[in-house]
Amino acid sequence: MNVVRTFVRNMSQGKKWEPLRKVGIIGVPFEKGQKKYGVSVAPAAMRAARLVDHLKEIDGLDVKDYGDIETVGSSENVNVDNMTHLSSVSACNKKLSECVSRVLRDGRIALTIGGDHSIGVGSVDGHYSVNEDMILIWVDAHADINTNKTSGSGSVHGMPVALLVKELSDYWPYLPTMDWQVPKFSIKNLGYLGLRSVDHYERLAIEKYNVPAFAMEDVEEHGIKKSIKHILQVLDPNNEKPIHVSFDIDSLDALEAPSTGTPVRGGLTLREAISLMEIIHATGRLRALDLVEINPALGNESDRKRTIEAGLCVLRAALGFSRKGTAPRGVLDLPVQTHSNK
Ligand SMILES: NC(=[NH2+])NCCC[C@H](N)C(=O)O
Ligand SMILES: [Mn+2]
Ligand SMILES: [Mn+2]
Repeated sequence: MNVVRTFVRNMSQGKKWEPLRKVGIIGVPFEKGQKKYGVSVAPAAMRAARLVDHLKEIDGLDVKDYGDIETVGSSENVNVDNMTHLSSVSACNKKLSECVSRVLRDGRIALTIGGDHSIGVGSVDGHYSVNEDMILIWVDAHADINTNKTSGSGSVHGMPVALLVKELSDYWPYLPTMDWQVPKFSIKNLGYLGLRSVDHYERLAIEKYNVPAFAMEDVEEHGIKKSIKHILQVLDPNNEKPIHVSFDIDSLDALEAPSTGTPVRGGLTLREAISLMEIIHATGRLRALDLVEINPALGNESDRKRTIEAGLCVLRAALGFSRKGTAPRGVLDLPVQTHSNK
């Protein structure tokens, strides 16, 4: 119903937004944006957990698997201060960007399964090439807006937002191999949700540019629904822009999603994340979704299972699965029992 209303409202404003019932899956088995082994196994682990079947069970959803991005390491040896594996990060993201654009041009929601969060660069870049008016919701315990000067780790998964936004381009040195990626996305179209581990300079950037950022204490105060609705209202008051959600599994509480490289306690419950995604789905404007930082090599079997299941729940909610259940389509009444054999 919401979706229909959104559609009608957009029509009345002359926009032609329709809820997309087609999705394209892209796996990105990449982990060089951080230092722990295992996050590159996530696309295979998600597929083994029947990702495609789970999505196909959603009423009316057309699912196509585009397979994995080739992530063989780049042979170029570039040295940028405090930025590990830049050339590999760059090569992988260039391919991902092209693939996300292709999926969107095929008329599908681009669902990118990472990999670590450095792949947000290619995913958002590819989306921006197709929809320049897109807005970006970064759901994460971390802000991932460090530059190589402000990062404490040197890991690029803490830097993708700073690489993407044009307002911060002057804070970077020249980055060899990254010429393909020109930061054009404006920080004015960015919102954060779930923050609880933000570095000093990251906070400074968020405040300087007035980025709508709902940290966990704000979610605590306003609730998840009002939090996401407020962000959407600030970024897109007329409900007319395509939405990109970059969902880091560590936005969830570490109890809900233990198998991740940089877990932080005190995060979103799975119910909050599902509720958030249901609201995003109901806008009818979700066009790209990343699920990153699931690391099946961390923790025990039960941790791994819980984390993957949480990821599947989040994806299903975003793509239209209803917790209330949906009626079979084209059927007008309940099946009748005739009791003829009594
Ligand atoms: N995508 C992530 N899990 N990022 C964690 C980043 C942690 C820290 N802020 C850093 O810059 O290294
Ligand atoms: Mn992240
Ligand atoms: Mn994170």
